[in-house]
Amino acid sequence: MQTDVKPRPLPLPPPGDALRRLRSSVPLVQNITNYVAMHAAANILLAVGASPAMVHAVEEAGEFATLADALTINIGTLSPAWLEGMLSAAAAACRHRKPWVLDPVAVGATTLRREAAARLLALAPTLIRGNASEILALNALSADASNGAGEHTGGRGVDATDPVTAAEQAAVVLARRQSCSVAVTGEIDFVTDGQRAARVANGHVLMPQVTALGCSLTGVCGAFLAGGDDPFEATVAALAYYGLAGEHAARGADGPGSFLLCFVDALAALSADAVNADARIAPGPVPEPLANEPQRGADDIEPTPGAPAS
Ligand SMILES: Nc1ncnc2c1ncn2[C@@H]1O[C@H](COP(=O)(O)OP(=O)(O)O)[C@@H](O)[C@H]1O
Ligand SMILES: Cc1ncsc1CCOP(=O)(O)O
Ligand SMILES: [Mg+2]
Repeated sequence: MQTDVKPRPLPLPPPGDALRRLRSSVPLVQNITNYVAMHAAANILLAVGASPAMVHAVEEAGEFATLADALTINIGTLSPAWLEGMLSAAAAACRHRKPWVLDPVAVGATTLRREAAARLLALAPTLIRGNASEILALNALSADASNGAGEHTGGRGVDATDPVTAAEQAAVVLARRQSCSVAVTGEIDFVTDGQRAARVANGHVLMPQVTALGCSLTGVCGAFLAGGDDPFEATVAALAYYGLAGEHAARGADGPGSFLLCFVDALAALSADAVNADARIAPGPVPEPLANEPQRGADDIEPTPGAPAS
């Protein structure tokens, strides 16, 4: 494991600029996601400004991945047949240097999920996006595969039972071991590429009350990665935009049901300038023992440096 890495220069670029680029390019995003999320994720990607395609059969998933601008793979309703499609698509994305995102839903729960995740990890995801329990479990199985070490944690099915802060160090270790970016989502999201870290405070408590919003976020991260931007910066931008849309949606929602409708509308309505003005992103530090800076908490998060005033 690498331990002598110095953080790269921060602050991060204005996140709304990444949204502007996405909307002008309308990226084609292939999603192999679960039965629960497929419909919501496709509508959410359309609202963001991307072109979603749900293509999973082993007979075509790899071929389609060569056409798509990005691929996302989510193991939420896994089966052996779907796993073959996932492996084929990830291998094609890897060969053709297309960005691809892994969402390790409930990876700690069963042997099928653990074995599938280990095989997918070997195909070099660009980004791993999950909740804290999933990132802890994925890091543990990744460590087991390489040296027999690592802690284990479960989650409660698809839901997190750990706070984001409990998974930050695991995320950094996983990012370094896999040479990728890792996003841990929850009340305050954490993103790292093993050298840099950022926390994103945008979001709303109704978001985890609606199923498939995490899975759909994985699709949105794929859309932000599709243009070839730096994956760490693109992921931070995606999370800030998504969380801010949640804040806007909550103003018009009466509960989880109407929240979903308001959320899709808010994603479509949010301007790049509004994202630049209202993103709450705190760059760094990389957690111990990989750097010795003090931790910053949620109260320290201010608007993104360099963002234009609203
Ligand atoms: N308590 C919370 N407060 C605000 N936003 C949250 C909260 N929990 C989750 N979110 C947001 O909900 C979205 C989905 O994340 P999460 O619920 O962690 O994913 P998953 O559904 O995969 O467990 C993210 O944008 C995240 O920031
Ligand atoms: C309920 C459920 N069961 C299997 S996948 C899934 C959806 C999980 O969605 P999310 O991870 O976005 O909450
Ligand atoms: Mg999830």
